[in-house]
Amino acid sequence: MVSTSSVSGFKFFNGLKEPDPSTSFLPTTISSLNFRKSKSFTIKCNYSCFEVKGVSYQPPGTQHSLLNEVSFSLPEKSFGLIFGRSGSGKTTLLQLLAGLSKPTSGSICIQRYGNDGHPSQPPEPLPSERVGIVFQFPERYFVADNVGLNGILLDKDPQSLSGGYKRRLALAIQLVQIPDLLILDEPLAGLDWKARADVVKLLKHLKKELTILVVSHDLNSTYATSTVIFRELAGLVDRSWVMEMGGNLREEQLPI
Ligand SMILES: Nc1ncnc2c1ncn2[C@@H]1O[C@H](COP(=O)(O)OP(=O)(O)OP(=O)(O)O)[C@@H](O)[C@H]1O
Repeated sequence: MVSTSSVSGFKFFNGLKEPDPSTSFLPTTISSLNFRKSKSFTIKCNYSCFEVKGVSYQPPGTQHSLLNEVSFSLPEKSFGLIFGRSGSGKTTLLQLLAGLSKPTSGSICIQRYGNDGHPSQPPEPLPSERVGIVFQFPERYFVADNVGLNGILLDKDPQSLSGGYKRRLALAIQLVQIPDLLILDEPLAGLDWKARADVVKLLKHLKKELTILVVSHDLNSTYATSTVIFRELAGLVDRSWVMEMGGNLREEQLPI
């Protein structure tokens, strides 16, 4: 998942422009990413939308679907949040979006629209290499033995970083490829209030350039914690959905 070359590629960004003072709360390397001037980033003149249509998933060798006709869409440079109880199918959906499994039926596409609001061309499948994903416990995917974050020694063991910095390192690794869709699984879970505030500010900054989908739990047993996290993210969220048990997704306001 996270390769040594990804981490080396990450060092490449250390030399980019000085961070904008308004984003100086960011780890220097992340705040240095200059998307507009990046050669590999093109600003699309027409509106495009990430669209999931009628996606169902039945794992090979099993008899029941974990996802049932899941459909939703997220316009570019907007922020979506999917919440739901444990076991409802959120991780299964993430894995499909990231290309780690294939839907049994349905499609995951990018649809471009013209100025008249109509599709300007047929939908294009979303290539898995255009999706960045930061898992809830990113350190499980660190395979290199050094970091490369500005402000942190190059030879620092990534496993020795704080939870907040592990999250930021995982995010930075995904940002190297400038994904069309950035997926974050529980980006605030397990962080203290300061680290959560930093991550929220970072997401606000990234939303200007990327389409972001966050997956978050909504457990009755930790309802208070979920509410705090939802409130912290609420200012960023453009669209939200609840994943109901049995893998049924429907649009729903955040429960705050
Ligand atoms: N390969 C599989 N084969 C059979 N069942 C599976 C498989 N993977 C997941 N499941 C089941 O599918 C359901 C949804 O799991 P999933 O991990 O997607 O839920 P989740 O909403 O992400 O839960 P959590 O919030 O606890 O991470 C669960 O009942 C799980 O046991």
